[in-house]
Amino acid sequence: EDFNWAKNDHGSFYYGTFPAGFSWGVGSSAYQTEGAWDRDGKGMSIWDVFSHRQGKVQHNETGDSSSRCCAFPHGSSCHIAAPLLCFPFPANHVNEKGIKYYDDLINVLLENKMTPIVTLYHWDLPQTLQEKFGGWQNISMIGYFSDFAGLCFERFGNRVKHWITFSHPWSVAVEGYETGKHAPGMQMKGSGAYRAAHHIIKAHARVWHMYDSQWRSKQKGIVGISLTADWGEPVDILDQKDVEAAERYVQFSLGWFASPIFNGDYPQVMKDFITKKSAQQGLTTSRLPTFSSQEKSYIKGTSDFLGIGHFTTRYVTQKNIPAINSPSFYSDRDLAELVDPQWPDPGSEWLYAVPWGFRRLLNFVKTQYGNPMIYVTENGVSEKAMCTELCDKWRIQYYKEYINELLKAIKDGVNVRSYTAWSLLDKFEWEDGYSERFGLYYVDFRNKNKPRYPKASVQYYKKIISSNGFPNQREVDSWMRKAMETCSSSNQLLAADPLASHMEMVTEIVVPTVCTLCILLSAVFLMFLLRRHN
Ligand SMILES: CCCCCCCCCCCCC/C=C/[C@@H](O)[C@@H](N)CO[C@@H]1O[C@H](CO)[C@H](O)[C@H](O)[C@H]1O
Repeated sequence: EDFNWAKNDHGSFYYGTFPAGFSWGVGSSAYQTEGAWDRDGKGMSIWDVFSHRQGKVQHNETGDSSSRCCAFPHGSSCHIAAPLLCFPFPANHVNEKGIKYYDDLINVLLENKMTPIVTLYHWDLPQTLQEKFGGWQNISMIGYFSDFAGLCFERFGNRVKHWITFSHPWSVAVEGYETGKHAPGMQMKGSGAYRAAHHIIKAHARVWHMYDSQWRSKQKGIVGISLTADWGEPVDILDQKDVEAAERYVQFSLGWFASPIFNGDYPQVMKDFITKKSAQQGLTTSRLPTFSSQEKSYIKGTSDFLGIGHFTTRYVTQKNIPAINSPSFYSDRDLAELVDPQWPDPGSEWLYAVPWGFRRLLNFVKTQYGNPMIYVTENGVSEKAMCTELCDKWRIQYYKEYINELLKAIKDGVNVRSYTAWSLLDKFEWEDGYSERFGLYYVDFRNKNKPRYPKASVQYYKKIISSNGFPNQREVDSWMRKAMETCSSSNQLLAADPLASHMEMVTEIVVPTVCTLCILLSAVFLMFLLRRHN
């Protein structure tokens, strides 16, 4: 039975548990957490170069040191850094130190009874491929990406059975090649994003086919793609124009990638709108590239599961945006985004907590793409860096309500198999640097050892996992109380951290300096005594 939008009661909490065998995890990505940007033979990525340019990231922060110093910064869902593994250009050279790093990581996860879900591309393209070919603007990326994927399947595929080709390709395309807010910082408005996405979709399909024909029978794994999307809710549900605008909002993000992969072509509404807007500019062909019929059938059906990342929702209304002289991805959509001022917005300026949007998005996936197997790959909330509060009640609220909407979606019949909280640790947040914290663990970036402190939300999340959901109100209420009790002792540890850093300086710098001085003075004094004696 189809989800009834009109009957969706936003308010009520659903007590119940997830299906047996449902998987729970935590995630993080390579560039955001690993650091060590110039160690262990790692090559430069587009994010290394971009973040070192003045004015690209808040406070000119970089991912240089991040968290890789003391223990693996990854959870069960980890994202591999291509520039650490190989140098695709000019000759395919494999960096064995990089291979060992991920070998060890995968082994640690397995030893701790965690199933690694490995993403091949979370935005850190080798810089050489950007410089030489223009990165994802160039069709040659398909071959380079599939060589890289082949290397990963060959070296790690005996242990990794869940592969994600791309994480959030919308962001790669739009923020990398349209607005230029992300690496490589290109502003090719109205065409760059569409071209990048076209090559990414083809690269995904190529890798899926390679796995299917060369590795699947031996390794018995599965390959999917992870798409991050907001839900778009019509401002006026009774206004057909708003309803269509809201659907366009979702089609121009999720549908752009999901529709070719599950249905065999770009969403009709994207084709119609971009063709219309291109004609208004006087172009004879659409700025949206087209797939040939062979390509359509090659791409269709190339995801064994669909990864869904989701953080927030927008209200959407129809708005004509004439853009004859300045075409852009945004003006192609003819819509305006709004938010409800009542929605909580704890951290990132784009992230409002709207749990019911999650259930709607998941039901949209079910009806549009034939109810595919879904892995929720990213869901979480940030706080501003200045808050060093480990008793993060608002994050608990966010997780509790979003996971509850996920449970409701499963009751609606959506085929969701796993949930990954985003993210394990506080980390580098792209153009926002370290100013926003998404972690279940607080990281003290001031300290060179990057110590981690559990937030209350991690205690709460553990309870959800161990109960496989929300068994009953009395028990669930007790989790919040317990989480808030334990976080106050972690808060005290964190408060003592400046002292720890100070002590570290005393032991590492002051003590050796004083000792050296003492030895020197003793030597001088001894010489003086000897001379007097003679
Ligand atoms: C009327 C609207 C009012 C809002 C005004 C805010 C305007 C800000 C501009 C928004 C730009 C788009 C931002 C999009 C963000 C997300 O799609 C994206 N960050 C999700 O990607 C994942 O994010 C995680 C947390 O940031 C994580 O870092 C991960 O690596 C990303 O994959």
